[in-house]
Amino acid sequence: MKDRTLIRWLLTFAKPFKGKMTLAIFLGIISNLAVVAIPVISTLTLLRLIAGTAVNLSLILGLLIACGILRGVARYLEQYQNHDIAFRLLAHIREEIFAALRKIGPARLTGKNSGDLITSISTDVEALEVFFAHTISPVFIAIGTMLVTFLFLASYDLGLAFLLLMGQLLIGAIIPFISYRRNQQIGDDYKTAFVAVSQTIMENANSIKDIAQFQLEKTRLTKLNTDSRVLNQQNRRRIFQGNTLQLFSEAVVIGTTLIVFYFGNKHGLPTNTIILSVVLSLSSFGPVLALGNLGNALLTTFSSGRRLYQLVHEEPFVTFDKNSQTITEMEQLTAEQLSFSYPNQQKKVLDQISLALKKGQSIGISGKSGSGKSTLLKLLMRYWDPASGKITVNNQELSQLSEGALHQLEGVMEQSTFLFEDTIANNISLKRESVSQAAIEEAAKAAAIHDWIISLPEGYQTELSKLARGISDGERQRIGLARLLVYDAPLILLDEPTSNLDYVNEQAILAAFKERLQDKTMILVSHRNSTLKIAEKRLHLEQGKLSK
Ligand SMILES: Nc1ncnc2c1ncn2[C@@H]1O[C@H](COP(=O)(O)OP(=O)(O)OP(=O)(O)O)[C@@H](O)[C@H]1O
Repeated sequence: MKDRTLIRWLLTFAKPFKGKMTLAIFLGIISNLAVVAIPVISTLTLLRLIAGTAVNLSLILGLLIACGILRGVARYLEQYQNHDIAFRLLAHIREEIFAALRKIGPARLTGKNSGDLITSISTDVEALEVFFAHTISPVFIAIGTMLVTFLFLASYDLGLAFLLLMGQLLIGAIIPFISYRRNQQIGDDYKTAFVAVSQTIMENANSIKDIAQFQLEKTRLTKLNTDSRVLNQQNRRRIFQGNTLQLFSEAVVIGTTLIVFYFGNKHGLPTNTIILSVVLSLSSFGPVLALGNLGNALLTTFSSGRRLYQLVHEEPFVTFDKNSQTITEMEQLTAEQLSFSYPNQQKKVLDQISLALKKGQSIGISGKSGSGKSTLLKLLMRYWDPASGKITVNNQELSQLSEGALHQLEGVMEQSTFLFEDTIANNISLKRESVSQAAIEEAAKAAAIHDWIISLPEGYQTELSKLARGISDGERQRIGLARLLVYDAPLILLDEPTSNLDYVNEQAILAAFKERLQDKTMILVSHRNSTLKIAEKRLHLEQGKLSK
């Protein structure tokens, strides 16, 4: 991916802040000129004193103090503006990332590793701060400052002014550009190593029980050490590269000053002009040195930017119609001749499958592990679209429904239930205000979890994160079932809803389901015969085909 494309994309975020940025640039130029003005005014005064010209020292002192104050205030305001812009932009970009994650959908997200995603959402976004706070306006600030110092020195001698400008361009543009081009890989390698460490830490944290059970401490520690060592090496390369660049830039400052001095002498310019240009040369490189260091900082920033760009521009497997009507009543669900293979795979997971369900009917699907039961449900949820065939609801194709309409139509429970760091009540109601406490409790009773909830000191208001003894898989599953009952969608899709429950709880829940979900249309996938019994019709999935 071209850097130009990336920069253009990043700049689109900054567009609404044009006004604030212009102000920051103006303040930055003022602040830099104030810094340059102090030695220049002092030198001019000294030269006048040496020449025996009368000087109003109080005025000069006042001017110098004013420059100092101006520098401080302007610099503070410039930094404030730039960081204010940068952090607002980062917040906005985070929203964009979450919107993109929603858009690319669960099908693509399941193919990503969590370390990668966490890095994108956290450190990659933060790395863009360098671009927004330390790149855009500093470039213009440096140009503005260079222009004024050039014009000022040109009023004494054009040749010297050009020499100074050359040195500034070398440090501010040419060296960082070459360094960035030559070392672009360093940024990407560093990011890859960073993601690997994040991934290992996440895996270690998530598998802590397995690590203890299978005595994997040594292996996992070795992996973490190896990944960390690679990260350290990459970081060292990055820092070494940055230091080399800085050293080189500072050598150019001294070199430019010496050349200015030599050129002035060689051309027999007035001593005052030579002294002034040497002072100007030593004092005016601040803003370009800041740009010079960017060459290094941007290595990781652009690497992060590229990763975010790719994430945001990833094509979802399915796109939703934006303006469809919601379906509140499910009259009929049909699947006709559905065939499906996962992307880049030959194997047909589903091969010309058809089924039809009328309102209130239910189908239970059995089949060996890996036979494609969950895949069928995922097609009904539109994680993917079938390669051929179609799914219709009330004679309308599923692909014509908006995402919102689809989610309102379907109440889904997959094999594992995600619980939020919130109260049990909110985990059941998902904070929808229309759900009353009575409805929450009724659903919890039906899901055979009410008694457990009220046994807790704070009952339904118990924060899940505060449960010292954790929560069992069965309890988690029953909270998920209560959530599903409260959601009250017309079409229910259940993927192994009782897999973590003992026989007693399974039977209690199934009885409640039979009663509560009488008027619902339901597709249920399970290995358990006892669970499949609640469905009116049974089908078996094998080698991609559905049979009775
Ligand atoms: N995202 C994916 N990409 C590629 N292949 C996949 C993906 N998800 C599932 N598969 C494969 O598709 C096949 C069907 O998987 P599916 O999860 O639908 O089976 P299942 O019948 O629900 O299994 P189980 O009863 O174990 O949950 C399996 O061979 C599985 O490895």
